[in-house]
Amino acid sequence: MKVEHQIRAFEQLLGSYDGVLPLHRYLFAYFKQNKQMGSSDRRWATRYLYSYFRLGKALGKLKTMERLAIADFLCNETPSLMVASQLPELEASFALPVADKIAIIQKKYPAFKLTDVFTFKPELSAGIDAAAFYTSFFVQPDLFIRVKETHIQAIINQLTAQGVTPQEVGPATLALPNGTKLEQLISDERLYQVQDFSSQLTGNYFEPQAGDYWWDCCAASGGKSLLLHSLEPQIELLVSDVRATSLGNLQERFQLAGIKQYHQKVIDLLQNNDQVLHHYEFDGILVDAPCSGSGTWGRTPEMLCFFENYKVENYNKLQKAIAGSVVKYLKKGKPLIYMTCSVFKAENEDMVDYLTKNFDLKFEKMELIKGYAHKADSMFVARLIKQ
Ligand SMILES: C[S@@+](CC[C@H](N)C(=O)[O-])C[C@H]1O[C@@H](n2cnc3c(N)ncnc32)[C@H](O)[C@@H]1O
Repeated sequence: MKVEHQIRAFEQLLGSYDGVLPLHRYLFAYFKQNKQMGSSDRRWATRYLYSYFRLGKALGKLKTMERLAIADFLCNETPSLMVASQLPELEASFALPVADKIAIIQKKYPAFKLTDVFTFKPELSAGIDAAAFYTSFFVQPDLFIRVKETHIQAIINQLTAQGVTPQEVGPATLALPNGTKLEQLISDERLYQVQDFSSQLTGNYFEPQAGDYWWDCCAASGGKSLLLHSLEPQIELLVSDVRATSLGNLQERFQLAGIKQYHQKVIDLLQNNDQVLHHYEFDGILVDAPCSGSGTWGRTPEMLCFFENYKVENYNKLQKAIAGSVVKYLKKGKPLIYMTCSVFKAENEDMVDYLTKNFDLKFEKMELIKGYAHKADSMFVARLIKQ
């Protein structure tokens, strides 16, 4: 395939994409409409576009194709026509570690700054190694699954027998290359859940007890509820979300996991829900709040180019209203688990500060789970106790 052909496809896509839909959904629809694009065309267009967005705003003054070649060099280990045609002197260095490749680019382009990859104004949460975090954008995160500890060896054997070697990163967690077609490799889909590594680690803060009644009030398709249930199956559970469609997905996942004992409601936490909830008292509440998602942008790097600072403030208002509205349904001495997949202090530590200052909640512990060190998302989790 000629490089001109690849350039045309890339330019058309870049020109038509406006950041409204997540890139993977946009590409899915685009390829469906443009059937003349063969699988190789699609693969290259996808690689180029994702790599391009991973550069964020770095070297913004260069021409698009030169930036694309730099991005493709930084983000991939195998050669491309783009680098061969634009920056042939870099071709021999494709297999080097990312840090070395960055050093090569910095030498060739003194204007290259890591801080231009992630240019957002809100301060990062404490403890984040900014350089390591920015560098992580050049590496595609892994795909993680959570399995029953009793089944982990059987699943490893099944995957290995088919030529895929998973990495065992926890007693119940396997890491696989992104894009692994799990449904074709693991015969029984009841044996695993796709869930990011950091998301799985939030479970260390839940500490449910047998017989407890918990509420997952931003449940979406139930990732945290399934995790909670795997930690303590003897619990009663209320799952709710403002979006009925997500709860539909939750139902399917719960059915697969064999969970039957739960209650489900569509609840908008921005409304007064006393009529529906007045008699409820929970032993634990999970607030996996809507947020910027900045800890997951390694998977959606288009956000480096399309996210706008003001949105953090909007999410913050939502987080305050949502978390604040559920405290009254928590029993004294019991935990509210506040979580985000954000790396911004305003959505994390500042929210803990807000909740402990404005409600009968006492700080117990919190953590920014640094997924960037493990090819995973970054997540924030805090455990606050009702007084
Ligand atoms: C980060 S997601 C939850 C992810 C989920 N807990 C999981 O583990 O996959 C945040 C959820 O909050 C929900 N949400 C947003 N605004 C809400 C509101 N006003 N009331 C209730 N839920 C809301 C969204 O629909 C979204 O599903």
